[in-house]
Amino acid sequence: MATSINQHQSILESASRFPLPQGLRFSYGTAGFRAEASVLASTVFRSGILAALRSLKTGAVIGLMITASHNPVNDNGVKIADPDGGMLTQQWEPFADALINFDVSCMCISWAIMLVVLKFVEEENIPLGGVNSSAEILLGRDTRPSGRALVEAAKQGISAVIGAVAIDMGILTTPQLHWMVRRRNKRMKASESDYFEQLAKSFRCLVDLVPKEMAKLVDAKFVVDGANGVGGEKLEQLKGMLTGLEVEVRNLGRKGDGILNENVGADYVQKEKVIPCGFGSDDMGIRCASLDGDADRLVYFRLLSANSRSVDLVDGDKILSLFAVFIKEQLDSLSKMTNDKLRNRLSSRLGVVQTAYANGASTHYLKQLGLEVVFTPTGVKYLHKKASEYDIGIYFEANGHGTILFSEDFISSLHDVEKELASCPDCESRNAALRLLAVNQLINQAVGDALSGLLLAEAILQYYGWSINRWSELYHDLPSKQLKVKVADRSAVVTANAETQVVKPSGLQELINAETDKYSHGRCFIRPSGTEDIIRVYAEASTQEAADSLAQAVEQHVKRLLTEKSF
Ligand SMILES: CC(=O)N[C@H]1[C@@H](OP(=O)(O)O)O[C@H](CO)[C@@H](O)[C@@H]1O
Ligand SMILES: [Mg+2]
Repeated sequence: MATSINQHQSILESASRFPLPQGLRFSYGTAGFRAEASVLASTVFRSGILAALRSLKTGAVIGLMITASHNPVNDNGVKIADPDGGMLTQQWEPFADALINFDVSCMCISWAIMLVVLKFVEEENIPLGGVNSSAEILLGRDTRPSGRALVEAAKQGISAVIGAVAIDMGILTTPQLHWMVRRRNKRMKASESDYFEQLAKSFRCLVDLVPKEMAKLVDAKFVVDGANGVGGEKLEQLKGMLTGLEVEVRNLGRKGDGILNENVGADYVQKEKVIPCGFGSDDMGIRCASLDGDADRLVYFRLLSANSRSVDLVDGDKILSLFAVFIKEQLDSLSKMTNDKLRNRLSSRLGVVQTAYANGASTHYLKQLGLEVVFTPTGVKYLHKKASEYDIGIYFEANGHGTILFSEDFISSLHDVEKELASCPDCESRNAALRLLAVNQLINQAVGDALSGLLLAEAILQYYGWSINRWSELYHDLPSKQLKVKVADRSAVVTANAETQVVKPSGLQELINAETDKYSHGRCFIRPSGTEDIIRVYAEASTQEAADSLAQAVEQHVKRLLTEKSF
């Protein structure tokens, strides 16, 4: 083993400064470690070590983001971005859990953490302590007040690994950090202004390809709820660079505004189906959107009536449907090219990825369009991986997290085709190629990104000349209900088949089936949350009353079985 005595001492000394809070266990979960911020210093410190090891192992830049997304402001969290800008490889999650949970409350146990690290370093053949080993980690944080101290803890974890360097990028949206990591590893310009420029330029390109008579049909006024978080401020910066879009941003999180995620933001609007704070009857008829606390989720909405807070929600499923319709139309234009050689070069597989939370009506709609729809468990890490198996993979969670992935082969063929068609400036196939190339530039290839998603949705609405009402009419959601059940141990529930079937506790799935069979168009599943200490219940049926009552009936079974401890 190449690790030096200095390296041992460095980790030992700093590890002892970050004792693990007694009696707590952390799990990498759906999207990294999350908890009440005051108990996270040790977790973030050790995540710094983890990120440095990952950078040593891959020889590439790694990202470390301090955020708890849509969770309350007092929570925080940490997640790691891999060299391609995606989530940390799932193969490293067991090591992450082992490292973060190892108790080092006294110095002799500090040695134990060294052993965890050293064993893993040996298994993974990581050049720790090597003469030429160097590691680079980009750090970002959202606007949570606890973020500043946690970034310091991460820096100490990183610098405990000899040769590792932390670069603090300050306050960023989560997708900005993922984008920067990806670009750095491709040796491309990766600053925040590069990010804004790329978004503004590709948006401009899409808008320039919109027939003018269509763009005129779309109401210019558009209001965005920034969740009192980082996304609103970043959109304020970006909007000055945009042409062809008039956007007003509310809930920026400035002094006098409300609290991060409190009755605002994409998660609130999607789950409660009501307008966020800062919106009211004056917004009747206006196209509105909501970002979540770290701006990796986006939902649209419109007020249903001037005297109620209820909204017509345009969720991730409908954003996905808008993107899918548009992409399919561009591919159809390209498939009409008369040149066989060019057409064959572009043969492409388009896939759509959803989770069990996707509204059944959206899946039905997408399948009717002739699209291939597949399902994965909840969590972007699963959806992203699946989508990357296609030439064009579109994925979205119902909550508004999603993006479009293009394979490098497809993009390179598209460039060739576009060049060949250059002599035909007005032909529809060339415009389709240009549009797809612009979408590839605009939409974040690393992770779902509310800002780039919002610009793409706006460009497509202009292209079709659609109002939000017209968009919402693509299909009608089946009524649904989501409930959270507090339980002592969420790990008591184990699921299979993309989380649609309960395996443990035994007998629970049969009870869910029996309840579901009572309702027309009934569908119901439960799963343990990966971000909160709860079991989630999802139910769908042909009326809202039926969906509510199915969810409540299943909630009762979950409560009874999980408190009986009979499994
Ligand atoms: C029903 C729901 O919205 N679940 C969310 C939520 O995960 P849970 O594991 O359900 O807590 O947070 C994840 C991270 O943001 C997101 O990927 C996921 O879709
Ligand atoms: Mg988020």
